Amino acid sequence: MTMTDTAADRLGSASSGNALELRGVTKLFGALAALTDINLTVRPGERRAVLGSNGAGKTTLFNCVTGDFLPTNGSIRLFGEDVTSFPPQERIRRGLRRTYQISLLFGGLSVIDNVYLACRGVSRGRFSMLRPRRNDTLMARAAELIEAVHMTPLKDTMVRNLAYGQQRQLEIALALSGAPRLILFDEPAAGLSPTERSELIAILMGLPGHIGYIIIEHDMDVALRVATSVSMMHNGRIFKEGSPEEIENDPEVQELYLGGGHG
Ligand SMILES: Nc1ncnc2c1ncn2[C@@H]1O[C@H](COP(=O)(O)OP(=O)(O)OP(=O)(O)O)[C@@H](O)[C@H]1O
Repeated sequence: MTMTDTAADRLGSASSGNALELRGVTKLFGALAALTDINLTVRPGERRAVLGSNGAGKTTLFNCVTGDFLPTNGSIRLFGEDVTSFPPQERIRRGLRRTYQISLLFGGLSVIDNVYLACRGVSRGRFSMLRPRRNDTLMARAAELIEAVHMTPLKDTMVRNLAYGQQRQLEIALALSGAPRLILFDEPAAGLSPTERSELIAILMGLPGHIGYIIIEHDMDVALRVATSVSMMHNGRIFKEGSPEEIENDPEVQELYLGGGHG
């Protein structure tokens, strides 16, 4: 591809105004096709659930979007820019965030210190173990993010003393640090109690409208409440897209997923 082609390509995609565009994304692990010809478009501020049974390819899809995996084929555009070969850090700089199923929190630090460090790391693009002088703007931002995940009364609590569900809420605050425009949530409701799930739904629904997200979630009640659109995956392919209502009432989805004993 020539420089001119690339520039024209980027311009064309930018004018489409999408947060994320996957075109023909395939990911092979040896002979195994974890993803086959995935086409996915997410608009700015859109809230998309990606559902599917175990091994459907959901996590691999996230890993390709974040840059942890390079797709075998296909292209990925983030906010109009072709990021297919960009490393994860370059995608983070463009407003992409991700939460993991495993905790990345510092147990020996308070809630506010964890969020402060995340804000500081994103603002500098690197992380220093030296204790810097506190930056008041970043501290104020950290306090805002703690409020956004309903944890202000716990801001001085040591993370190791938080309940599991509270730690998951805090991970959302970390994902909100910097200026995210698209967040990938990896099973945020896993292991939560019914009360914690209700709290999670309220937090996700209360996020600022310009922040879009994609949520992988086995809990259909959570996924269909917090999403405005749904992609159904099976065997590495997206086989259906629709509104939460359309997906919930779709006979093929019910057969394959809802009634199939998966999840
Ligand atoms: N690093 C890897 N090396 C080899 N195979 C992999 C790798 N990662 C995933 N796979 C395979 O790719 C397929 C899709 O896996 P993936 O983890 O993306 O599914 P999933 O939908 O996220 O499943 P789950 O709901 O169980 O997390 C599976 O067959 C899995 O074994």
